[in-house]
Amino acid sequence: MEIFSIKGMINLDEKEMAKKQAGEASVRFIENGMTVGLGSGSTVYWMIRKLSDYIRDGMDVAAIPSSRQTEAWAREFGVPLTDFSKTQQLDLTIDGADEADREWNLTKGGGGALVREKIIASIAEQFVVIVDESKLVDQLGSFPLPVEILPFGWQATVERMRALGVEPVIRQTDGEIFVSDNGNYIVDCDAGLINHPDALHNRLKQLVGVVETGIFSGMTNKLIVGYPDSAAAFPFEN
Ligand SMILES: O=C(CO)[C@H](O)[C@H](O)COP(=O)(O)O
Repeated sequence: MEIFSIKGMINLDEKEMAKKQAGEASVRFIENGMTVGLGSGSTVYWMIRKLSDYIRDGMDVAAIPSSRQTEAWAREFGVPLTDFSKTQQLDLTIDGADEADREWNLTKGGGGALVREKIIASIAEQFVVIVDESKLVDQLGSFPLPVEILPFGWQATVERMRALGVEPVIRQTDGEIFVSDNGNYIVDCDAGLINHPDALHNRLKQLVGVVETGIFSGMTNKLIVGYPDSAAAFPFEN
């Protein structure tokens, strides 16, 4: 049953309430004057909405969005944008995830924005990850790993991925191959439970045609977990 409506803002289901809690809780880490990376996805949506309240109250920030959708939300809610010609470093990036393991390694890319998300995470002094509690796992791998690949020769790239032992499926929407904001394709890989996220990332990344994988390993500085009526930030602060 579809009971979540971003436009209508009514009848949020429990998962969406947890996303809202996590997204909104993350905004307290944004300080006046910061440059901020804006991730992508529905949890980030709530962060952007909350950030717009702070901006209306006089907070001065400049943000780089990681997707066209995020850029559209930032414009809609009046979050000032900047770009890489003006800054190549960010104070903070806030983003969602599809899975987060006990060591805060992530699977990302469910929305197809993993390359830009990894760029803005990698240049941020602090990478804050916002997830509802359903995203917490012991080991990555239940969510198929998104990998962005070049369209040229994609069938060959997919076969070489398969030879590495993953089960790759080209992402499609309404029967058409999904195209990322970068003009590339996404392959969703069933790799079983992932024992060594770094090693899997390295093996996939060395294939010609692979642009980036959705494994974000060792990047997370803070993890904010949302529950329907609260959020907890880790590491705990006094
Ligand atoms: O990696 C992402 C998009 O590429 C998102 O951060 C991830 O899919 C989580 O999305 P949501 O907050 O909607 O659950």
